[in-house]
Order: sequence, then structure tokens, then C-alpha cells
Amino acid sequence: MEEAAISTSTSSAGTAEPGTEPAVQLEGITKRFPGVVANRDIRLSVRRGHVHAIVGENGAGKSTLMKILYGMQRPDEGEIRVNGAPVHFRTPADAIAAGIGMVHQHFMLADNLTVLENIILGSEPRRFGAGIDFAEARRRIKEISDAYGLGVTPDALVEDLGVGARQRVEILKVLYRGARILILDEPTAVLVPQEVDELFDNLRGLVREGLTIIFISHKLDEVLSVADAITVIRRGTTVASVLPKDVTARRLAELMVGSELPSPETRESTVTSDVALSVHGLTVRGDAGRPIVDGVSFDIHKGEVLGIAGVEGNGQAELVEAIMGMRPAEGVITLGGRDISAWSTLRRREGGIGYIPEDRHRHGLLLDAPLWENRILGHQTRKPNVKGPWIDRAGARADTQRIVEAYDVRTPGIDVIAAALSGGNQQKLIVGREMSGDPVVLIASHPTRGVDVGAQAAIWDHLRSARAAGLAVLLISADLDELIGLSDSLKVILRGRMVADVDPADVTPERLGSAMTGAGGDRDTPAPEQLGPAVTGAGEEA
Ligand SMILES: Nc1ncnc2c1ncn2[C@@H]1O[C@H](COP(=O)(O)OP(=O)(O)OP(=O)(O)O)[C@@H](O)[C@H]1O
Repeated sequence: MEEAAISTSTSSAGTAEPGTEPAVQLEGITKRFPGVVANRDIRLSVRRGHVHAIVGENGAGKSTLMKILYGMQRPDEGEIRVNGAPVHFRTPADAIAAGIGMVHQHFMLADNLTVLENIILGSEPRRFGAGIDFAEARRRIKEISDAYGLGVTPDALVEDLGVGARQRVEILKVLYRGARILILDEPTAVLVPQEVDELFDNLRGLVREGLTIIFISHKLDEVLSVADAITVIRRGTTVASVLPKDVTARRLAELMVGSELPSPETRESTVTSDVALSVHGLTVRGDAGRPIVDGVSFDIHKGEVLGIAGVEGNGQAELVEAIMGMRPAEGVITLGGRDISAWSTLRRREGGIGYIPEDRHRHGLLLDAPLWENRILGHQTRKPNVKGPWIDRAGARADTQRIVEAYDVRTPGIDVIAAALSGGNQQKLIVGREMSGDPVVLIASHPTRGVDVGAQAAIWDHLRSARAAGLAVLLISADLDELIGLSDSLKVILRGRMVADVDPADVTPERLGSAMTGAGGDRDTPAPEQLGPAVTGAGEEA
């Protein structure tokens, strides 16, 4: 095999120094699900004090492996050793007791509690015979925060924190429980470039103190910049462990897919003068009438991708939900010149709006239903899912099969439930469904979140060819390369207002990132109400 030239999985990159055991060793781990071998004879050795990245295509088996290491799933075969000693985890509590912590991609913090309350939740220190010892908790949090340079303020309310700060709270929470080995699942997916740099500084601080970090990522350039060692998983098994200095992002991607990649194509404008979707003076109000989306107006033409850049939580989700009719709003929305402001969500969909939601588990899929039923979801009144007044099972099933093939959804079949697909493959199914039936407008929230580089390129190709055929797209994404690479025009949203127009042909991710934070270099991106009036000067970034 080609990768043998680089090194096989148990050699140089992951080997322990004499006298020190690896922090984690996985030997021959195999995990089977009905119809799928998710992990097959996995061999992995993670050195103490290393940042060790795990990369692989969607469905390669990364999450399954991390769930096994964190006690959420049990392997069918194989051995796990932590600091040299064999372990048998039955639950995450066992993994935590062995010093392993997991920072999930979707933060699990309670917004209405303070940082301190969130951190101690479930492991409160108690004074003998008395209640919770808050003073002791505050002292320990401060000690950990200072030791690793995390800059966490115990008494801040979580809802007032930006995304980067929330992530540091999650990391601190895991450290507070005594973790010395941290698993991070796609930690950078929700961060702007400045926050990514800060996270990487934090990670380096942690490993300097002797902690070990294992992280999953689809962003290969980031992996190359932060990891000490990289293990590639392909179709359930470890195919290579490499050192970052020995590979390029392209080579890593090739190891992931097992073949050479095609070169990316260049783009040409397909924007027409026909307005497909027009939004005028759209305002969405939150508690106490405060605007979350504040007088937003824009047109999207046929053949145009309009990108919206913004730090999460600046009104993007509410804007999208208002356009989809899922939330009351003031203002006027027209689709192909028709006022649809009073239409239901279903009617808007029937009128030709496709919708890739931000939260695929809440709005995109029925996790317990088979893939073919998920094909019908939101499209239950249209072909190929209905014939006359009846659901057309055969039509829906055949079209699901088509989507599975066209979008390379890796699945044993269309009768498995959506929950059995890997995150990236769930996303591919949703994108395929929403692109079916030739929508006039596509509202796409983070369309390639959690999707591997190969599948991302494929989704981009689908979007580009639909755009060439006249599709108008509203693109919301935290992936700035995606925003810059796909958009014909770009707007920046800050505290619910469009504060800048940016030319995607002439902006770098770093400059776009600054415009998104109001051109400031804030460590904690403040929540809307903490700031003064909107910064309109960000337009000079364009
Ligand atoms: N609970 C489950 N039941 C059945 N099959 C499962 C289950 N969990 C995972 N699988 C299957 O195991 C394989 C590996 O999935 P896994 O989630 O580990 O991939 P991944 O590498 O993390 O992918 P992604 O990058 O898309 O998140 C996939 O084929 C998936 O469909």
C-alpha cells in the first residue's frame, strides 16, 4: 500500500518514548452495527502530551471510535489501554474516572446559569454536612483557568458569552472533572479564524502541561497546523499515522479517500437580473420586543449565491426561520414577485423554497424513521412522494435511492433509520433532498457542516450547477472559506443588522472574521446587548 511509505499506524508518529507509556492505545478495535462494520481492527497509539488528530471521510468511523474511548459504546473486539493499563468502560462515568473527558461539538451548557454553576453541575463540592461549597468551586475554577490560560470568568452568565468563550467553559468543565486526556469533536466548526487561533493556543498550553488531546476534524489545514501526529481512518480502519511535516492537506485527503483527488474548477458568474427572493425591512423581535433581526433588506437574483457572514448568535438563525415562516416577523418577503409574508412554511416550500436547516436533528430529520421516509419529510405534498391524494412509497423509495447515489450517502440501504448514519452522511441526505424537485430558492444554513472535504467539494459542485441553472441561494455558514468560495455577494450580520457588504473576490478569511466581530479583536465576542450601537464602519473591510 502506498501509505506504507509514510508509516503504518503503530509506528513512529504514535510510539511512546522509552519508559513512558502512551496515554491511549487501541489494539484491534472492531465495532459492528447491523449491515456495517463501523470500526475494523483499529490500531492507534496516542502519546502523552501530544495533540493527536483523527481524520477520515464521513462515515469512516471516527465518532464511533471516540464513543468507544469515552465509554458511550462498547467494542465487539479489541483492547483499550490508558496509561498502559487495560480498561473496560461501560459508561462515560468509567471513562471520566480514568481521566478521559469529551468536549462535544454541540455545547451542552445551560444558558441561564453562570459559568460556575455550569461547571460544577453534577459534581458539586460539598462542605461536610452542609450545602454546595461555592467558594471552593470558585477557587478551583480560577486555579484551573489560570493554570491553562483559559481566561474563564466564574460568575458570567453563559448566555452572555460568545462561542469561543463557551467552548473554553466546556473545556474547563472537563478539566474540573479531572480529565488528563481530552477528546474534542470538530472543535473549530463553530469558530471564526481568530477564535480558532485562540483555541489552538489553549490546546498547546494544555499539552505543555502534560495533557493529551485527541481531536476529530475535517479541516485539514488546521489539523496540519496544530497536531503533533495525525491518524487517518478509511472505511473503518486505521490506514496511516503521519507527522504533519511529512504531508500536505492534499496528500491527507488522498489518504482519506484512497485515491488521487481531481483538481478544483474555477468559477464564472451566473448572476441574472431576475429577483428570485426579496426581503424588505424584516424584523424579528425577541423577549420584551427587542429586535433580534433588525430591519434587514436584500434581494437574491436567479443564479446568485448571497452569503451571510456573522458570528453565531447575531440573528442568522432567526432570519432564516422568519424567511421559512417558522417565526413571526415584520416586513415583506416576496418570492418571484409574490408576497409570501403570510404563507405557512409548507406553502413556502411548495412555492419553491428548499431549506437546509442549521440543526439537522431538530428540523432536518426524523432520526427514528428510515431514510426513505425522511425523503418525504417536508415534501409530503409533492412528487415523487405522492400520487393523487396518496403517499407514493415506490416513488419516494426510488428517489431516495437516487439521492443516496447522487450525493454519495454511505449507508447499507434506504431502510436503515437516519440515526444509524454518520453525521456527515445525514447532512448529505438532507442536502440531496432539498436540492430535489428543482427549488427556485435554497435557504442553506451551514450546508456542509460536519461533511468531509471530498463530500464538501461534491456538495459545492451540486450547488454551483444548480446556480448555473438559475437557483438563488441564501448561504449562512461559519466556514469562511465556503462563504468566500461560493458566494457571489456577501453581507455581514452583527447584532441583527447587515453592517457591511463585502466583495468575496477580494477578501481574506481573516478580514472577513474581523468584520464579523465588528472589526474588533475581542477575546469574548460579546452578546448583542453588551455592545453599543452597531458598528457600521465594518464596511471598509470590503
Ligand atoms: N448507532 C448506529 N447504528 C448503526 N450504524 C451506525 C451507528 N453509529 C454509526 N453507525 C455507522 O457506522 C459507520 C461509522 O460512523 P461514524 O459516525 O463513526 O463515522 P464518522 O467518521 O464519525 O463520520 P462523520 O465524519 O460523518 O461524522 C457509518 O457507516 C455509520 O452509518
